[in-house]
Amino acid sequence: VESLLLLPILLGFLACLVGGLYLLGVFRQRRPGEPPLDKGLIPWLGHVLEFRRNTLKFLERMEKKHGDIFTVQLGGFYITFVQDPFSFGGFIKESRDKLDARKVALHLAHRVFGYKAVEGWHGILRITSNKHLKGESLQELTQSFMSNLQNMMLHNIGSAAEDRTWKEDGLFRYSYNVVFRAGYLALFGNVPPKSEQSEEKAKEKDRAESEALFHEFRKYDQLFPRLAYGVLPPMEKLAAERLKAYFWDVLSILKMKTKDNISGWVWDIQQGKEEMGIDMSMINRYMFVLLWASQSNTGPSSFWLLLFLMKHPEAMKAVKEEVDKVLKESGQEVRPGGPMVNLTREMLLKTPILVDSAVEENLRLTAAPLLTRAVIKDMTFKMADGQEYLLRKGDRIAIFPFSSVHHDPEIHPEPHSFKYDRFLNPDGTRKTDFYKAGKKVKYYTMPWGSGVSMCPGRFFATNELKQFVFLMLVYFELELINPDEKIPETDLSRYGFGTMQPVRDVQFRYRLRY
Ligand code: HEM
Repeated sequence: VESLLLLPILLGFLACLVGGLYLLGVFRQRRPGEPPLDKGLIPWLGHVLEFRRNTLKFLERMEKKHGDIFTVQLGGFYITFVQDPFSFGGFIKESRDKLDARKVALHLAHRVFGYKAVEGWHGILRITSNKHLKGESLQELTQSFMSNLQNMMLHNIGSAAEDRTWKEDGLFRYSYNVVFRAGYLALFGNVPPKSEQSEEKAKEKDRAESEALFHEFRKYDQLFPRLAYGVLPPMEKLAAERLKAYFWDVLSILKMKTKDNISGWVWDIQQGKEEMGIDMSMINRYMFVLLWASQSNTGPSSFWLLLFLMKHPEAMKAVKEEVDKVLKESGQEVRPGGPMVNLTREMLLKTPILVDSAVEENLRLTAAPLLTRAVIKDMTFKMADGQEYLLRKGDRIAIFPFSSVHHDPEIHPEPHSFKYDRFLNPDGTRKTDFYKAGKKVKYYTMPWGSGVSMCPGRFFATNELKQFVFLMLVYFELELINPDEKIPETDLSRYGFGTMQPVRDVQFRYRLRY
């Protein structure tokens, strides 16, 4: 009788075990027509540890083993990677009912920012970004970034000719700090001068508030990769929760409505969401998503750009000449005690070496986003060579252009070197012809992603980088404390999240040029 009683328990246990193993992906097999499957040795986790340790190396290893397309198991997901840039079209252009970018973005936004979207939220982002982050209307934001940037850069410098003492700082800390604060103020608004206060007092408040915000932002920034992978230890998880609450409060609608000069972009998104009847606390959370999207890449990118220029004297010389020429042609000059430089959008359009080449080359070397789509229904994926592969509903598909394009020596010879004129034709126009195996490559650099989820801030971000470098070069003399210091390695745990960061800072000094 006893063994009869035990039987259902045993069967139940077995069913749970088999169900568990099924959920862990132990029984998944490659079906005919599917890409090569590599589950890795650890159930459910699969290759995630190696992937996190060094995404670039892992994908190179998989490509050698399996070829241009393969499916790997990563922390409960089966992700198919396409490594052949000629086949990216099928990924980028596929309709949303088959491959969906938003589902993946929302999963991350919820895990990392505690933000839950409602139907229609993305429409607001798209419309508002088209209206405020492009073309003519970018003028306003560019102007606002410019004045905030000068407030951050020049306030502690002095203006008399005799006050040309060197100031020393970490180049990463300095660039990220200055660009973050100016970008934040340009988008989220300034402290308004009170009637009895001078404008200088309001500027001082802007500096103090943005400094505090940057300090907290960097703490979150450092937790970010592990937060996104869901592997933060409890103490740090708690710290992340506290930081989130801090940002939701500082960026809350109530606080923001006391500001002057809020950008049209942030204002319209906020209004649009309020009109949709979205809960206030959720809008506050979304403001942190926007702060993150707009500020986490540009600061690190400006650091790399300035460092590459400082480490490559021929590039620095070419860029400096261009900057001085554009300034001269605008009828302006930098003088001790003179007016601040007014760098307009038109001036920024006249810098082919700076924009079309040095900036693009900088992003090729340091922007490493992982572009992922959810597979919404069973479908066929066609490679450029005509080969077709079956993809399963519920899986994901991804491309990592940093490995498959940015570092392909056939597309970009000597891919690890910074060549400021890589994206420049001999006649000074922008170079767009790049080849692999004798065929023209359409997607030859992809720092902004592509298709429906392509970065809507790319024009503004490019302007920010240009304005930062432009002002640094017209106002200051710059030197590395140790000119022989090597360019630092990048922190590999950030692969997949946008612009890479250095493992250590590089000391530099600067002083007024005139
Ligand atoms: C160097 C600076 C920047 C880099 C390298 C960068 C890169 C990217 C990348 C790779 C994506 C995801 C694309 C995808 O998944 O297909 C993205 C998304 C986004 N970026 Fe940027 N970005 C930068 C600056 C900015 C700035 C300045 C803003 C705002 C003013 C901004 C706003 C956004 C937003 C809102 C999204 C989400 C788009 C969506 O969900 O449709 N970014 N960015």
